[in-house]
Amino acid sequence: MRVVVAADNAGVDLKNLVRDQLRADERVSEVIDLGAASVDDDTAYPHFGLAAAEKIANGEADRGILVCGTGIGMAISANKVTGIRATVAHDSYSAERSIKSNNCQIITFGARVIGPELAKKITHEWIGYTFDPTSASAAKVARITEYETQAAC
Ligand SMILES: O=C(CO)[C@H](O)COP(=O)(O)O
Repeated sequence: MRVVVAADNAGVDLKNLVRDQLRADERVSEVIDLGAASVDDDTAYPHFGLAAAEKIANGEADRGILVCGTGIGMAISANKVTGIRATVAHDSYSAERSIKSNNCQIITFGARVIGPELAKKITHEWIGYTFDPTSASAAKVARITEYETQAAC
């Protein structure tokens, strides 16, 4: 699995922790870090969120973890990219369902909301989940994709 990570300056320290954990995880073949590189980079969160989501939409990554102050701005930004499903996930159950129910490619964390150990635990668990395209959830997700496709015409 190829995972893209990104954060604004509010989330850079947590992003780096998660990135390093992912790099040590044998289930992850590649980790793409789009920045920010340091807290001194004041590039606003949509630039990172959109760029990361485009990596997935373009097929250059499979999943993403995005971090800002709350996780909300990153989720909103990523969801603007066609085909992307992103959500804040600050608990284990939501992270699990974001894959199994919603086939989300991206979860987001708020560095001002979640502690580093919980974020790392959720990340570890999240890597292990897969969406079942034969599940009852598949038709529900397909309806979202159908709407998105029609809206683009
Ligand atoms: O959390 C953020 C966006 O959701 C971001 O890190 C801070 O945004 P701001 O409150 O607009 O500065």
